[in-house]
Amino acid sequence: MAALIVAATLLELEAALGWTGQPLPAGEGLVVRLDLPAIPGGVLATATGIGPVNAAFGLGMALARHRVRGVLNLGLAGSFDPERLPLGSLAVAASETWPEFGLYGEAGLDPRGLKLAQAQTPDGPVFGRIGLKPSAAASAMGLHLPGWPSVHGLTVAGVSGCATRTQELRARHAADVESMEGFALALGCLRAGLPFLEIRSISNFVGLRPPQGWDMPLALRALERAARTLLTPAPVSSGQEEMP
Ligand SMILES: O=C(O)c1cccc(C(=O)CC[C@H]2O[C@@H](n3cnc4c(=O)[nH]cnc43)[C@H](O)[C@@H]2O)c1
Repeated sequence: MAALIVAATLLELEAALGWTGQPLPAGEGLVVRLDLPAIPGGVLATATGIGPVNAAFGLGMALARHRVRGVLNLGLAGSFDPERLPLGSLAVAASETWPEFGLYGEAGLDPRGLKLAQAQTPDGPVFGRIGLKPSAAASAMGLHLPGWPSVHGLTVAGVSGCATRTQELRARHAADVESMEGFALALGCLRAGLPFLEIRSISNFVGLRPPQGWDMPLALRALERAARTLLTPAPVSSGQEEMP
């Protein structure tokens, strides 16, 4: 079975996978198969369109039509932490949060206020936050995951465009990066029982408007670097290093 690579946009998918020289989807929602010698079963690739609704729909459609062994999400993100996560750096999501789930009261949002969970899992119910297992997911898909920084991802439908919103989200959720699809894909994979790995390339600092604090070309080049690394077999140790 193939690993499914999901990006929000065709731009991100082409930046990540153009180097393979293989045909990529001609439009959002289309799924193509790439034969990559290093990845047993090859990979499927699709672009869902931006935002959590498109991401959930696109993933659902792809999973309804194809059996896959896991999902790799490659995309851009904003950084809440310019020192640790500068423009063009890569990050691995260790958790995903959706800050809109729950009941809004005078004290703000209570994720458990509805007393209804988004999903039931062997680890318990989900209330707007999902813990991820990046190393296990990479192994399950035969991907080479190096030591990129581990981050807490926040998924929004409305991009943070001012300092007030940015500071509020950062303080409330201790997030490191902001994207528009991560949580939707993580929840979809959780419900489908599939390993999920999310790699984000930093295109901007959260809260700043382009062009200030943005470098899309740099981030798209980093996305290619991420894909090349992930889809290259891990170096095999000769064992000689351990000889006395
Ligand atoms: O604000 C703009 O004018 C603007 C111009 C170009 C692109 C955008 C995006 O929001 C790209 C959204 C796309 O990339 C991810 N992304 C990148 N940075 C962020 C962010 O700071 N907050 C949320 N999402 C971000 C996102 O996953 C989308 O797929 C905006």
